Amino acid sequence: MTDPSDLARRVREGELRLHELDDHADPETAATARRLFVEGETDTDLDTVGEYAFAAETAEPNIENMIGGTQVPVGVVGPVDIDGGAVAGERYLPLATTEGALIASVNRGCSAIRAAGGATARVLKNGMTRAPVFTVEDVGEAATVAAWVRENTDELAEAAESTTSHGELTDVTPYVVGDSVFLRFTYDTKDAMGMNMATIATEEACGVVEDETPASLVALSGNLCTDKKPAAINAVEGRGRTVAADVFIPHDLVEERFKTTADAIAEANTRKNLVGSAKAGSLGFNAHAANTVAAAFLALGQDIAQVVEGSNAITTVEEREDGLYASLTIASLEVGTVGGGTGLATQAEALEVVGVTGGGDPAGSNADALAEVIATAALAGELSLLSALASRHLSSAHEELGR
Ligand SMILES: CC(C)(COP(=O)([O-])OP(=O)([O-])OC[C@H]1O[C@@H](n2cnc3c(N)ncnc32)[C@H](O)[C@@H]1OP(=O)([O-])[O-])[C@@H](O)C(=O)NCCC(=O)NCCSC(=O)C[C@@](C)(O)CC(=O)[O-]
Ligand SMILES: NC(=O)C1=CN([C@@H]2O[C@H](COP(=O)(O)OP(=O)(O)OC[C@H]3O[C@@H](n4cnc5c(N)ncnc54)[C@H](OP(=O)(O)O)[C@@H]3O)[C@@H](O)[C@H]2O)C=CC1
Repeated sequence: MTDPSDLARRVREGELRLHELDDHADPETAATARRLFVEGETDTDLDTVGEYAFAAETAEPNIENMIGGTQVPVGVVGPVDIDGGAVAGERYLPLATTEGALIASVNRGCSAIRAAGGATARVLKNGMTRAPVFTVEDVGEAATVAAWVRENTDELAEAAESTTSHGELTDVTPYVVGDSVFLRFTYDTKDAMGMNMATIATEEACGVVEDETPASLVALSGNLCTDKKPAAINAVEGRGRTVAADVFIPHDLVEERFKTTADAIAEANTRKNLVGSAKAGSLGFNAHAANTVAAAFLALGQDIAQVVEGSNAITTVEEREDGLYASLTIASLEVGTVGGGTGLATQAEALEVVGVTGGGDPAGSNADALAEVIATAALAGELSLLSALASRHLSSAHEELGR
């Protein structure tokens, strides 16, 4: 077996580069050698980073220059009853976080939803986007390209879909800014989050655009997609799954579980999530949807950077005659149950807990179900935090559980 200390020495002496170690050893040995090298260079001890439970070779599609694993504590919330389009019945949801009080809060919301008879959830729209930018001579030529694209979507779909057995091109919308033409391609990526799939498919379609029009590709992603940046287009048009969850909770249950009233929760929501967010120019009219989305993404092998889009959510709360109605609509929740980090051991186990392992039948139904479960848990978190604010329990909760 190759000696990791010897490999680390060869890197130190400039004979090998860190990323070349995979060509000289199996992935686990290469990771050990890198760790030894980094420990020597930075005078640190990486023993804990080296204690990871997944097989190093399974992480090969997910990481370069691997030195080990980071561990984040995982908790669980639920069960929560969901009457969904793709999910029916009780589900548990593993959440990974370092924020004390978060799991307790989401769990409290789940327990209230369960006691109230469950939540309703639906995926309302589904489409992963990639928007390349092309250069043209002037706005006249830009209009010609845009018109050609509108009339030849079928030809673009044929090219795009030649690269995937699952993805379907559902729309191409042109946007013109002077001599730049952006084409926002939208795909049904089924159970995959779909960013690799959409990117590869779009590159193929761009070849057709360049062959058939005067447009010249500048960048395969022109930021009108929009991936991993705050953007109104995602909040309005959606990206990934647009998913909503709602619940009705009778007054006695609101008071028992949340120690406040429907009226006080509704007022906190209006003044904080609606008026406060409007004044702040926020895209997210919610309290902390990103908390549940991030913790679920971490536990379930999703792309963490897409929490940016997952925070595009609006919470509504109203007092009705017999109780409280609340809803959460997330415009752009980008989730998958195949690909990305879903195959890593701990993430795959967590997906099993939710009951959404691998491809669904029909394809896409597992990712729909995952979106509905996350939206319901995020609604639970909204209700619990709004209640804590309304009952002035937020800082005491974090004193007790978060420090
Ligand atoms: C902490 C609670 C839940 C106590 O709330 P409580 O009502 O005193 O709790 P309880 O002991 O009566 O238990 C009620 C239920 O809560 C759950 N629960 C209770 N404790 C636990 C626990 N240890 N582990 C797991 N679950 C727990 C559990 O479901 C339990 O029901 P049961 O199962 O017993 O029938 C409440 O005060 C609370 O939710 N506070 C809000 C905390 C919160 O939401 N923090 C989120 C992060 S804030 C942030 O990051 C964003 C922010 C605030 O900056 C965004 C913004 O600007 O708004
Ligand atoms: N390339 C980029 O610009 C970006 C990439 N990423 C990364 O992309 C990765 C996610 O991309 P993604 O395309 O989801 O995943 P993968 O690249 O891992 O590809 C998933 C593949 O799984 C196959 N597949 C099998 N069963 C199914 C099913 N039921 N439904 C859908 N597909 C199925 C599909 O193959 P087939 O297509 O042959 O049918 C699909 O392309 C993440 O690691 C993320 O971090 C994130 C942002 C940007």
